[in-house]
Amino acid sequence: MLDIVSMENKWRDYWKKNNVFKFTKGDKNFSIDTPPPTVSGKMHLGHAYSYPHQDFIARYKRMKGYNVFYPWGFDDNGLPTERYVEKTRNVTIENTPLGDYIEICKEESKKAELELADAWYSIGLSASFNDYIDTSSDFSMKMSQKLFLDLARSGRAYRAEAPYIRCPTCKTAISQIEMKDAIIDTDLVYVNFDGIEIATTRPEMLGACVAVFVNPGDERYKNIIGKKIKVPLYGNEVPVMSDESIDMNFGTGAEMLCTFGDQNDLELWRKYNLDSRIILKNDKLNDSRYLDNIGIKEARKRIIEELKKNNYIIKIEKIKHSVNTHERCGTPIEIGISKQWYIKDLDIKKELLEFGDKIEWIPEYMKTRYDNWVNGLRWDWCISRQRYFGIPFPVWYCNKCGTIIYADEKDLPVDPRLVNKNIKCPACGSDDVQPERDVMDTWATSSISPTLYLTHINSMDMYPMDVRFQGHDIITSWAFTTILRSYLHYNKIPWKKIAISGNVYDPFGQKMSKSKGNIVEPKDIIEKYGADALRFWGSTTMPGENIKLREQDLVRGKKTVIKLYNSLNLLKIISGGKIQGDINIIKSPVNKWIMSKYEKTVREVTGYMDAYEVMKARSALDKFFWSNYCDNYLEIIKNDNEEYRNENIAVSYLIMENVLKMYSPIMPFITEELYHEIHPDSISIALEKYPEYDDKYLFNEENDIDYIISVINSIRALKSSLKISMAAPIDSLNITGDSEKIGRYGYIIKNLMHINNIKITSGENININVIQ
Ligand SMILES: Nc1ncnc2c1ncn2[C@@H]1O[C@H](COP(=O)(O)OP(=O)(O)OP(=O)(O)O)[C@@H](O)[C@H]1O
Repeated sequence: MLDIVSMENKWRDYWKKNNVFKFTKGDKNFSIDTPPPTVSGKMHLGHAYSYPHQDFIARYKRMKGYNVFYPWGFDDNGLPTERYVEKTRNVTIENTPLGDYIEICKEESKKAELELADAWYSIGLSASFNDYIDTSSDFSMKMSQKLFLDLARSGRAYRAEAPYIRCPTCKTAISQIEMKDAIIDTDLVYVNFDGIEIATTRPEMLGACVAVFVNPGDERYKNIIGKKIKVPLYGNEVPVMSDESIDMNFGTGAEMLCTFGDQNDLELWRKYNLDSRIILKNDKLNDSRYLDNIGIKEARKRIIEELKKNNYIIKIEKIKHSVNTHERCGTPIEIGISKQWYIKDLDIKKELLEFGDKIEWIPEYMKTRYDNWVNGLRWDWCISRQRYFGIPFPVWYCNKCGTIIYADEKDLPVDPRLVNKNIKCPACGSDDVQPERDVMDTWATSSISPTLYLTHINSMDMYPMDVRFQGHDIITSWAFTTILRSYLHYNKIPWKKIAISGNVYDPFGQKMSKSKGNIVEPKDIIEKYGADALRFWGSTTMPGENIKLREQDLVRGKKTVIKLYNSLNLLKIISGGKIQGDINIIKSPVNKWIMSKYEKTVREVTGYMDAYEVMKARSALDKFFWSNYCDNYLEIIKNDNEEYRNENIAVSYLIMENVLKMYSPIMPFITEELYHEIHPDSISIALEKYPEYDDKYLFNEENDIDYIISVINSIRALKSSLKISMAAPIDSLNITGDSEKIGRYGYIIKNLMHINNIKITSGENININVIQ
């Protein structure tokens, strides 16, 4: 009996011990830009589904003779890791000195990485786990800071005091990349604005109102455009202006513009160069009148009370409203003004779209998401975060003359927050300097993953990499920022192809995600069905398709494992454990038939694997293996004429080992086990050569035997309708059909179906009946 769990454990240990998947650079390399998972929780079924997609191709390419560079990494700097560490170690920046806080984050993420690496390795990935990189290491910090300095020197990275997107919960700037639309329940407050009714969801921002906007086509307000009206409570006068973007059907069709109530306010403010009245800073409102440094909710309550008291409120409606939120915590974002670091990208949309066109997208339709994103960019990329565990900016500011002081490249990596000695302003010579306290957005480092991976092995000559694998959930973040950085630093695409996986959803239709906590860990499934079966499930969708866990796929996967095991055992019985014979000249029609089918399967499977269509490759292989090879071929040779014995053994083993090879990228454990039974001296099936299509083995007999198989299937149907076993003998059978073929190959039918006599009648259709 096959003990799947111990068998898989054995090969996990073996691969690791023998460093089977070590990359050695050669003439024919293939490189993969692996997604470094964030260190923010446990590995889950989403990963167990999408990471095998890379591994299928890595293993396939290795067998096709490539030196496969399949690196491993962890993204362990930034907000997700901070949150994870704060929870696990019960620390906060408020109760821990910065240096200690960073050390604790490093210590805890290292510990988590070792566990995560084990979890990822358990699904049989052939990546370089022994030598992984992490984005908070000195190496990554040095590279990230160096590339930042390059951008700063060329003016691509700049610091500016400007409106920025802020998450009030995470208390940091975020970028457009991290925003998500959400529908929230809120109050729509109708206010009497100097005789005009205005509806707003942000009454607390009244003190920041600098204009009222209407649609130029709105007859109701035609006469007041260009006039000034008084803001209730505050009494200041603001202009009434018009813009096509105003939705006549929302509220009363007249809107107040505040600096800044939302992104539309910001855009109109920019477009018409309006005044600013900033009352919201770092999530507190202060208007020196009604609001004294208080939070948003409280401020809203207070202003509504004041408006009510002064009879300005007409009505309040409960509505569902679409807002921008921070994707990580779901909090509606705010727009403030402060100094942040940006990477300028709004001016190069055309170039970024062209770069997208140069990359092959699998599936192709996923490119639309990238194109839409680039077309819809409205902000330069804000890369500073008011957080702590991240790559620090290698920057100080001179307190005397305001010069930005950049670190010397030879001093990288550097954390200016912790090292402040011997820094002098190059402009005025003052040593009165202060460090930049912000850290970089985590995408600012993961976006240079091809550089990190290739520099790590000293092989930037392999740039661009061959392929990036990732989920569609991060096209607008990871894929976009990587293409952007690659354009800015090298004017090259980062990879030739990008292969996009779908997402695994929880039963409530939400993407499974570490930080959301709605996860199922793969370990119980591996215990019950095996990692091969789990990977099989990963091969049941087309590229980019979303999926839920389907138990029937795990069952099918496990059945395939057992079927492979049983077939080899049957072969051992048929051959008496001795592999003999050769396939140079094939005589048996059945062997000619199976060889033709086999060659066509090799051609089909290879074509699909080359196109990254693993699901179609596996289906073609399943069909050949289950139906042609097991149900028919092995059954026929079990009872075949003695004269073909050696040839049968040679052909059946040849096909068996090549079937194992073709299954091995998908199910590496069982195929390794069985291949070693046939070839105990092999280091690994993963390092063997993938079968090559050879038209020498295509024979005309294929069609004849196909016909005989149809006759056999009709006899099987008859036996089952008579409720007799397939092995039960039948004395005499009348077969109507192609008498020439049935006559020539009748011995196959008789042997396989245990029939003593066959009477043949000519006829167009196959018809079977027992002669009593
Ligand atoms: N539910 C999922 N289904 C399929 N792939 C996923 C899923 N979640 C993450 N991935 C993929 O795994 C890779 C690493 O993702 P990551 O570590 O960010 O996972 P995550 O669970 O989304 O984490 P977090 O919640 O911290 O964002 C990415 O390529 C991502 O697309």
